[in-house]
Amino acid sequence: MQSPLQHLLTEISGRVDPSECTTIATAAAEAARHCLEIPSFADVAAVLLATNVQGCAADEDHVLSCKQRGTAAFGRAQYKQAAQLFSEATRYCDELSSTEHGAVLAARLYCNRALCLTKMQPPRLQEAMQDSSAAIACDPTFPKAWYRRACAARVLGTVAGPVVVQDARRALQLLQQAAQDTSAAAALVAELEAEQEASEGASTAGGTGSGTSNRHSAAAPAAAALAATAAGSACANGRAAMGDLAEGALVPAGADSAAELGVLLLAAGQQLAVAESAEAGRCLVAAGSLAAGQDVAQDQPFAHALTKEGRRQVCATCMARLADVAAPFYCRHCPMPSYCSAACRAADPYHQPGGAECGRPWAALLPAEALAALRLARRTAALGQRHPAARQVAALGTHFQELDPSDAAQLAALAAVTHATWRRAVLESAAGRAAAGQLPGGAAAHGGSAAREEAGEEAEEALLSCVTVEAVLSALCRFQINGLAVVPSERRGTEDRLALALYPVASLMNHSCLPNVAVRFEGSKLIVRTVEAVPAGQPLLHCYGPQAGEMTTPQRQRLLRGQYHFTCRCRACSPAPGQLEPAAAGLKCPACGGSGGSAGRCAGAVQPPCSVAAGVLHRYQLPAGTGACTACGARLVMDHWQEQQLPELQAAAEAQAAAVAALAQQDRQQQQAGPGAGAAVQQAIRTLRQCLRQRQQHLHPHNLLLGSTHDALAHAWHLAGNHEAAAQHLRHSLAVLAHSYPPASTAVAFQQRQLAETLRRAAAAASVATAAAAEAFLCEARQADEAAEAVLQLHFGPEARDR
Ligand SMILES: C[S@@+](CC[C@H](N)C(=O)[O-])C[C@H]1O[C@@H](n2cnc3c(N)ncnc32)[C@H](O)[C@@H]1O
Repeated sequence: MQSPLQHLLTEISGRVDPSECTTIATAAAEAARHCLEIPSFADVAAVLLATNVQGCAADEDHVLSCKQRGTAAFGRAQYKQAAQLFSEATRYCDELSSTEHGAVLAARLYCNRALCLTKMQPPRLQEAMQDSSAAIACDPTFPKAWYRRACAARVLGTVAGPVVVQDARRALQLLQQAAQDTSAAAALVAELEAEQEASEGASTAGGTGSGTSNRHSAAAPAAAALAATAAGSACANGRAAMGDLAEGALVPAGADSAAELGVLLLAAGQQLAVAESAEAGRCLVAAGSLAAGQDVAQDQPFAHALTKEGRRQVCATCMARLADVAAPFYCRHCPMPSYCSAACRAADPYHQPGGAECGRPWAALLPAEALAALRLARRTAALGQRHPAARQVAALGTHFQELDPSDAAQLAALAAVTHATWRRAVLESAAGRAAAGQLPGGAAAHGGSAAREEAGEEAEEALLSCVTVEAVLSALCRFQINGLAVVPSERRGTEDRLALALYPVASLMNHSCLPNVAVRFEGSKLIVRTVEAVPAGQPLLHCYGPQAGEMTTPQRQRLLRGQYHFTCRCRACSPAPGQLEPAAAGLKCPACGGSGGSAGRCAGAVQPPCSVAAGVLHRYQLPAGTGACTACGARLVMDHWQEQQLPELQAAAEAQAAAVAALAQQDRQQQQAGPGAGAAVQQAIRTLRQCLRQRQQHLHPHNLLLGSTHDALAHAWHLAGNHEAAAQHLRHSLAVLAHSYPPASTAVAFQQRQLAETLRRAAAAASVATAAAAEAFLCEARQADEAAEAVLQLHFGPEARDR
């Protein structure tokens, strides 16, 4: 059933006259008119902009309960749990009081969390320092915050002495003013002063042998970093805040576009240039010859939006994994974004306290591509034409005219609803602040820099006049063509997308189904790595969608034409005559009567002369084939196909899907209850064997679906504890993959790794027949591992081992 938002979008796009979809301007104007006329827009907007939805509204009981439980967990020495509870409690604490009281409470919570972090094993002192800095930013009169920062910095031993001593002195001074116990702070000041004196004495004497003197001299740059962190201006993970270029990167408007690109390229890598061709437009090329296995470019997003999955897993600003963060930071007004540090929270230009995205669900309820496009349009307008990255992303193609009119109408409807929602959110937030008698930018005690907030929000209201529906529609189209899905590098399914992002330099890379570079993400940073040598002047090509091997050539070409509007003529799309690519998605030759060539007749493959649903001959839906064998030309017998082969292959696909689902459930159960072959696993094995027989009877031996059935059987035997049988199926699956995928493909390498792991288990199993058999398994495992590592190192560099 359609949601009210989807229903509204369908209604608007249905009303848009297709003849008005010839330009972005006319389509946007048409959709905007219908959006505001349709009564259901008001209902949808009320839901998108509600301020009292669960999760958006402040919840005082929750805050207090978290604080209490955090204190109790600390008392039980459960420091990680306590830190997480204090994190949770920092949500909304400003919002609840909207006065100084909220900031004072937040300072206590951060300080408590800092203490938890110092108690963890191993202590997380860097994060404790950040928390102390966050506490100081909330309440500079809180002595414990200064004291904790001094203690953490001292133990860390990487911070310049004077900064630490100043923190300790400040703590002492505040305690004296409040007439509180000063003994610990006084002792710390005395110790630090003595250490500092000793260090100064040593350096005056020219000594370099003392540990103290070494420590302090190496620490000077770190002190500056600490000061920056305290001011909330640097990302805790060392990653630059989103795509910001240094002031020096600005070039005058109207400057030669090559010079602008030069500025961007230089920031991304030393060996990059841009070339242009009539057929494929601009393209990133190698400025000099590049060896295989080199990181050659890095880029930060110009605009991005997290997906639902991403909001759970990564920092909203730098996309660092929150699972690696001991103490995540939240907006203190609403739980929508999570951050890895106070600095990232302060640096999020979109979500500022009292701003349009804060405390309302619209930014999470609209599709991620709509929010990403709106942010792209806002940032392009805010930076204006003097910024090279803004000019570069504005110059990217939209291919709007090549869109099917109904697709164009749907995009226009999405742009209109997104724009109208954002506009209302900005106006309502401004009205709310005015009613509360606040300056633009909200209260000063929000943890980020008040000046920055003010600038950000003033800019947001000012942007209302220049970010039009047309600009949002244009940005949506540019995102579709040039945007990238940020994914964890170990997996690549659409369900794993953490964010959608537009990278100014990487968007200049053209496509190949057999790419010469691989792209990976470290947080929000995109890294381009050569996977083969690239001679000077040759393009750096990455793959926009499934690579050669994952889909047949006609499937890939159809996908690329539909989504990116070009006909791919890469080296994988023009294979030499005689290559048997259709085998990966084909039936056996009808002439060999099921012998698959073993009877010495024919090893060709055939694809039916009609479209075939996903799961029958391939994972994806297949376009019509020729109906003739690729080797001998024998034609498929259509009655046999329709009455016998098709129904049996459909049944096999359904049976395999059910067995795979049952195995996934067993897997979850075994993870909780330990190994053991339940009846469900035995049943799945019987089903999958039957499925394998049916597929083997009809499909070409290199058809990838046979590989998937072997994979499923390997999983089933693994759950049943029979690793020898699992390894045997993985060998078969690997053989199928090796026929379809190019050499040095990661798909084959990951499969080799899995085989190696299974062989090691088989060698260790009690059921292994002899020591010699175990050694043979181990030897095969070593070979598989070596082959896999060589490929994965090439693609991922030294981090290949973690994948
Ligand atoms: C991400 S952009 C790449 C940069 C683009 N060439 C430019 O000039 O801005 C994607 C677009 O580039 C073009 N393109 C990319 N790879 C291509 C290829 N292999 N052949 C033809 N056109 C290609 C298509 O127009 C595609 O929609």
